Amino acid sequence: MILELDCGNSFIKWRVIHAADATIVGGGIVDSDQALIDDVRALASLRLTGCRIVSVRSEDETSALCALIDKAFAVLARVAEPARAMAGVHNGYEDYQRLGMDRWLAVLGAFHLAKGACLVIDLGTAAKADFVSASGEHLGGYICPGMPLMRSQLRTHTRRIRYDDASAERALSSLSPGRSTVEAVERGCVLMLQGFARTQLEQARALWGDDFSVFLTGGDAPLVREAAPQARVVPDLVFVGLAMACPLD
Ligand SMILES: Nc1ncnc2c1ncn2[C@@H]1O[C@H](COP(=O)(O)OP(=O)(O)OP(=O)(O)O)[C@@H](O)[C@H]1O
Ligand SMILES: CC(C)(CO)[C@@H](O)C(=O)NCCC(=O)O
Ligand SMILES: [K+]
Repeated sequence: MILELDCGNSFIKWRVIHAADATIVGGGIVDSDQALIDDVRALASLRLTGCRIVSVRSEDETSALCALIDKAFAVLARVAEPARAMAGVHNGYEDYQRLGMDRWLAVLGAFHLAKGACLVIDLGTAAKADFVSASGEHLGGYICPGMPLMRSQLRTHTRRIRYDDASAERALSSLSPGRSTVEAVERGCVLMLQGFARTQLEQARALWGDDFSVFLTGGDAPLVREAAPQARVVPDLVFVGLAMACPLD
């Protein structure tokens, strides 16, 4: 069994797969290293033979997590490293090492699945879009605040925007103009996210006509589903790329 980790800025997504056929044994989302160890340990019949990690955290944080995993499960974690080119995709950044590894792996996964031009939209703490041409040229992309950042900026920098998580969730039952603070903010931020997605689609259409695939991933992907009806929602897109960048055995 292989432990796979996607360490984002706010959460760690994890799953355990069988090494032989990649079937999923278990998985989840946690907000701390210790919660990760506890949840993985709780899996019945756990027998880890390897671990691979993609991280956008600092090197120190990532090494600390690897050490914790070694201690808890006695497996050496393999950390995905930047590359100028891989699996038919050429990194489009001037300095390829600066491209976020979550973006790079999502791009590798998307190009592998699309076998052609593709647009990747990843909606997490940050909202990201990346473009890959049919010949595998990564053209670059965009980074914006995602839903959690937009929300917290409004809460932090205004005095009268205050509401709890439960009312935030209720507010998203519709997107019509808000009649309370929570509705106005939550719906407004969702429309920003949808506007982001629509603009990326326009951009892709300008580049490639109708000849491209769209991939939607990240925790907030469901919020823009209607803005990108043609998109394939692939929650584990980063893991698809991680397996390509860090083959084990
Ligand atoms: N089960 C869940 N646990 C945590 N967040 C979730 C869950 N389902 C949806 N979300 C939403 O997903 C968003 C976080 O997305 P994601 O987990 O992709 O972020 P991240 O990987 O930490 O961020 P980034 O990829 O930008 O570094 C939050 O806005 C949160 O509300
Ligand atoms: C943009 C984030 C924070 C999204 O997780 C990550 O991909 C990252 O840290 N990227 C480095 C900066 C860049 O991609 O240009
Ligand atoms: K991520």
